[in-house]
Amino acid sequence: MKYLNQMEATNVDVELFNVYKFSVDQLMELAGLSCSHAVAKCFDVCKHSRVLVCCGPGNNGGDGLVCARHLSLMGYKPHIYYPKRTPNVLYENLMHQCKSMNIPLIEKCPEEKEVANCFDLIIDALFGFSFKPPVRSDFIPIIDVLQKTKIPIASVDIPSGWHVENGKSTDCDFEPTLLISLTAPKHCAKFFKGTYHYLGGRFVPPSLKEKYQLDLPDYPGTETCVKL
Ligand SMILES: NC(=O)C1=CN([C@@H]2O[C@H](COP(=O)(O)OP(=O)(O)OC[C@H]3O[C@@H](n4cnc5c(N)ncnc54)[C@H](O)[C@@H]3O)[C@@H](O)[C@H]2O)[C@H](O)CC1
Ligand SMILES: [K+]
Repeated sequence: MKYLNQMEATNVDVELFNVYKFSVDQLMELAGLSCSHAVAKCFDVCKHSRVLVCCGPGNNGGDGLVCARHLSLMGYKPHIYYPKRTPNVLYENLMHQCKSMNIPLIEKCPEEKEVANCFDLIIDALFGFSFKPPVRSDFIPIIDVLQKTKIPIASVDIPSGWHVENGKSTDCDFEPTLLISLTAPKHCAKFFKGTYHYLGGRFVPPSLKEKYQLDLPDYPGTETCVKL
């Protein structure tokens, strides 16, 4: 299977926007929807209804907001932790939609104990393929929770804090139970040892797939994600 490095992931992204004329909203909706579907396949709503969705300042965080909304529509009870909000109409609208659906927002970084008592699953949408280590101070408390928690984690695109190409580091070596690679897996996914690896983001035009030789499995039928 083809794995992308950070530069290739960025180039594919830029090409989707500039050459194929997709808007961020379009791709983010499909990316976040596919994440919610992969989560629902791996974590039964009856056993994992209480979900903490951790969102970062970039598009990975946006995928998390979309995922939270779809999880709510599917009967899960998401809460959002979104410590650093980028002032941008796209994210403001996504937050407005979540608020309108009565999805609670957690203002303070929850303690690991509180997470264990109040949640059954964490969605990690803090950083994606643009992450540059080391984790900056604002995000250390939540990364610490991911490092210590015993409840399952579902990571969107990249396990946050992992190097996009080299994977785990001494600062950040948590293992998500589910990894949803978007568009194509990045190099760090080779080091993933969790239970479920899915591919999502079913929006890649065949000509782009060919250009980057994205040798990826076909999505079955109408599915938005596929197990790798
Ligand atoms: N083509 C696709 O597959 C699509 C993927 N999507 C998602 O978008 C992310 C990539 O989004 P991007 O906005 O480029 O960046 P990130 O979300 O990864 O993060 C940037 C954000 O994080 C800050 N940051 C970077 N390094 C650090 C650090 N060490 N400490 C703290 N903060 C850091 C940076 O300043 C930015 O604010 C991709 O992974 C997918 O999830 C799209 O949704 C659809 C198209
Ligand atoms: K992530």
